[in-house]
Amino acid sequence: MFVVTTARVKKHDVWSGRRAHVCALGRSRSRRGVNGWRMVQQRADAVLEAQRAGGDALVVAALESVSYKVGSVTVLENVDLKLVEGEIVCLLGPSGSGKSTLMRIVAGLVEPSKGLVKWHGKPVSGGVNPGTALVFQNFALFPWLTVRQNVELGCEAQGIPKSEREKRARDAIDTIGLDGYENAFPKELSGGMRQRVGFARALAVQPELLCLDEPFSALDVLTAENLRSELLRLWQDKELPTKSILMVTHGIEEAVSIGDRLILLGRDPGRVRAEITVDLPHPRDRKSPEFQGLTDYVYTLISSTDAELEQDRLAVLEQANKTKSQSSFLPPLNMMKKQQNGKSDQTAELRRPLQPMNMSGPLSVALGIQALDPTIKARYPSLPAVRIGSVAGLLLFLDEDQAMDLSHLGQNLQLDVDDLVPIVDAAELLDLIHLESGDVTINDTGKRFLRSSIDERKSIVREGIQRSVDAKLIEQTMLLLRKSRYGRIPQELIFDTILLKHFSPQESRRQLEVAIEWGRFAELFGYDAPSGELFLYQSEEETESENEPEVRY
Ligand SMILES: Nc1ncnc2c1ncn2[C@@H]1O[C@H](COP(=O)(O)OP(=O)(O)OP(=O)(O)O)[C@@H](O)[C@H]1O
Repeated sequence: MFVVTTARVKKHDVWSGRRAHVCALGRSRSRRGVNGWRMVQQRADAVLEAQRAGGDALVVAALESVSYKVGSVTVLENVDLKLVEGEIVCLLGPSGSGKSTLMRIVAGLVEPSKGLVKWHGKPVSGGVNPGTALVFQNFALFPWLTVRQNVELGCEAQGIPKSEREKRARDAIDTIGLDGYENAFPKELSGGMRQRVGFARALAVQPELLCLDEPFSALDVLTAENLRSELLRLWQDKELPTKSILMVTHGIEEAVSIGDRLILLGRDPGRVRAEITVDLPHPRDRKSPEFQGLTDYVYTLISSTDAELEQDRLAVLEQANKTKSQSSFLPPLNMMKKQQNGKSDQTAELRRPLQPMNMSGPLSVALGIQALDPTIKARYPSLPAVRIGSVAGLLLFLDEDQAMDLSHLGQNLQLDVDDLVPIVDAAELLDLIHLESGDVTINDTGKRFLRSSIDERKSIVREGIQRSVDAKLIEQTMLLLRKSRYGRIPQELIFDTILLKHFSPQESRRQLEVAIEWGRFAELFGYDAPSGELFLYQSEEETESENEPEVRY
């Protein structure tokens, strides 16, 4: 895995001071000047060196592909991950990018279809990794067991003797501040207290690696903040019986406030797009320019296209080739793979032919690297899963005269990136905004949309859909409807003949819902809920042409 990022940091220069370690190239190189760039590169070198040399590797995963069933959609592809002692690593990325799957693989709950996971240098296989413990978003407590019994469960599963597990449960309950609640049942507890039980149960196992799957997202903001800061304090004071933490999160701010390393995944298929090392001192001040600069930076990264990331990666390689430090850019996990293959040429990776990347595409698609290798089937464009009303809402928050960056837009709308990105995607797909380098500008059509009546808005959306190549699903639905004898088709036809060929069942359902919502709004077709059928509006039926093109999936 390369440490690759683009460097289009705005407002605050996160490169100055001890803030972020990343390889930064591209446009910002000229802004910082060659010396500035060298400094950043040297720091990035140092970090990569430290990661490789320092700390005992707890986990090393080199995953070629992961899917849940043979022949089903690939969830993760070519993902490398290394976790060392003493670090908190956050996995960030859109829904479906495989964050939880990657965590489950590390925990031994899912086996990669092709690839290898090593725990302290030994291959993990055959079930749960006993060195890990998981904390789930939904607490996953047994309602008929008391707090103490729930906390003891993990130890029981590991066959730890009764007296020892009672002691561990007592210690964990004490550490996590649950004393006095040992005999309470989950239903007597608030959400925050229930999640404390989740934490205590994981800690009682004394895991070397604590795996947290969105542990704060089901809690209200204040409870989440409280528990988050307590966890961090325990970690810093070395009161947790754990050597490293891996956390899945949707919140950029949460990741920047906790993580030592942030790994950004893209989707379709899930893969690593970028990695950022954060060394802001704890406790991190969310209002500080450094913190906000870094948060901004991650937003910018997320809004970068694959082409931009790839360009940076190429530039990093080129620069590394010119300097003596080239070996420090070799990703340790790729080295591991090479050694396993019996190849010891450590510079081979640098000379590896690079895959051409998708040059364009909406923002969320940009989160998944898409190769244009002709042997790989082109991916079917997915519709951003948002309602048109949200797009209209976004337009209201944009300044008519100047660009707004995604970070500030997210703050204004109080949205996490995972919720903001598809809305921006949808607005771009409908040609209502202009998006460049993480900056959003409302365009003339967007301004017209805001001033229009509902009927005019519908026609603007209709035109946007008809012009966009990314609205292929709606276009194909229209073709099927026009071809059908009565201008009606069951929704299952779209589901089975188009969607399931390109998406997982869950994503297929989501895509169908979005297509129906957009098609209805734009009055392209209607939906009859009782029969589950889609139908053409009268005017469409009347204009049906004999010369329609063939439907191709
Ligand atoms: N047990 C399973 N069986 C089949 N498919 C699964 C299973 N678990 C996850 N998937 C699929 O794998 C893909 C990745 O899911 P995963 O939960 O790992 O992603 P994620 O990035 O954690 O998503 P989210 O942020 O929404 O939790 C999704 O398409 C999901 O539908």
